[in-house]
Amino acid sequence: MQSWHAAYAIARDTPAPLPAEPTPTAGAVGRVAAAPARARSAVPAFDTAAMDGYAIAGPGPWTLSGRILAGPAAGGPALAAGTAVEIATGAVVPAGAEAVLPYECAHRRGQTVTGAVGPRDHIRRAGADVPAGDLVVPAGRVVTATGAAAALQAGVEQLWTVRPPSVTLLVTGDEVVTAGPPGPGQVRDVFTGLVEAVGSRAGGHVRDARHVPDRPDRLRTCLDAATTDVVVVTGASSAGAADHLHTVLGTRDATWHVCGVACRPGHPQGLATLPDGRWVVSLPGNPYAGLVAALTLLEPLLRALAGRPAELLRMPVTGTARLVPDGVRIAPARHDGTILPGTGSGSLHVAASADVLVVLPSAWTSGAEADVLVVP
Ligand SMILES: Nc1nc2c(c(=O)[nH]1)N[C@H]1C(S)=C(S)[C@@H](COP(=O)(O)OP(=O)(O)OC[C@H]3O[C@@H](n4cnc5c(N)ncnc54)[C@H](O)[C@@H]3O)O[C@H]1N2
Ligand code: MOO
Repeated sequence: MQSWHAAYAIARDTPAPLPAEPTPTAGAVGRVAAAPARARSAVPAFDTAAMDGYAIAGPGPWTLSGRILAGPAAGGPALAAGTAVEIATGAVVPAGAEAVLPYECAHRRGQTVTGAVGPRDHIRRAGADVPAGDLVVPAGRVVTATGAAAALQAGVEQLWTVRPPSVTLLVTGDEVVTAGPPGPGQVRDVFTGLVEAVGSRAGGHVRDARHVPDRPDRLRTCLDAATTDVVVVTGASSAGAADHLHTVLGTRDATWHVCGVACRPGHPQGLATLPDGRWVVSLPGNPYAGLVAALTLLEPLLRALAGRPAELLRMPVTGTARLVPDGVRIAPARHDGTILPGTGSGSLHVAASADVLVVLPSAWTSGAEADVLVVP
């Protein structure tokens, strides 16, 4: 039996990030960059007009000599002093142009343009925003949609990213139904959606989810067949006649890193590895206990495999809770740290109105700080 903080730290610190792989930049959103990426082209890549108007050279008035729209590779022949060319925002500015005179600041009569050039030349010079070779994606950061777009703008079409961990979810229990309302003696599965939500926010993805009857041979077959980085087993964690996970893992020479956690609820949770390196996370079947375990072991494990840092938040917590003498109480609370009363481990009802779960040590008193887990 580990302390809660030790269990969390083991799940966060034991796994190494999965190997890096080349990833099309647009598909890298949500992954962690495994290597820095530098601008392959400058931004802007060429001197470009920042306004619709006239590119001018030398002092006015200017004689108009044509029109340049965005798209063509070159801005036409070099502008001689005293000439102008009509130009669109985003078009390549011709050599010799000193400024773009916006339509609003220009007057045109026939082929003659007059007007006053202001303090700004309205030309975006090549490399003014990002010179070629500048760092555009630092290593170790989650690639955001904006970050990917900025990298594409700088000509970076491929990033090296940490491969996201894949998960197989095995929902055990003869009494559990995974679709539709339960019949007499049955319960509706709560874990599939929860594990998917925790998995995706940690940077992983559930590749396969299946229901497994309470038979050790079926659990062993499903465990052996799982080819994902992580296998999550719900239920079957405890001591009952239908709880086979520990026996099955014993037959597969699993190594337990966490086997029981000193917390209420959720004490039967565990984390093991199989000899081939796959991780197994055991979530207790009671729904609130299983949620606690998903945030204690599964989320930090997946974050570590995905290369994402996992930092526990802390905040002052107020209210009352039934503290645990030799462990922590994990209680639902609002975002301001107010504990919500009345949680049993069999229901998610109170957790559903909570924003966070607070981790209360045995010596906690109202107003003291506690670690915080975010409810998915
Ligand atoms: N003799 C002991 N009995 C129990 C202990 C113990 O230490 N000694 N621990 C209790 C605690 S605490 C928990 S938590 C549970 C853990 O049980 P299991 O992980 O073995 O899960 P089950 O027995 O299969 O189910 C428990 C409970 O949860 C319901 N359940 C299961 N799966 C789901 C699901 N996918 N969706 C919704 N509900 C589910 C199941 O119907 C049971 O009501 O063991 C205690 N017993
Ligand atoms: O994990 Mo059990 O409460 O602690 O239901």
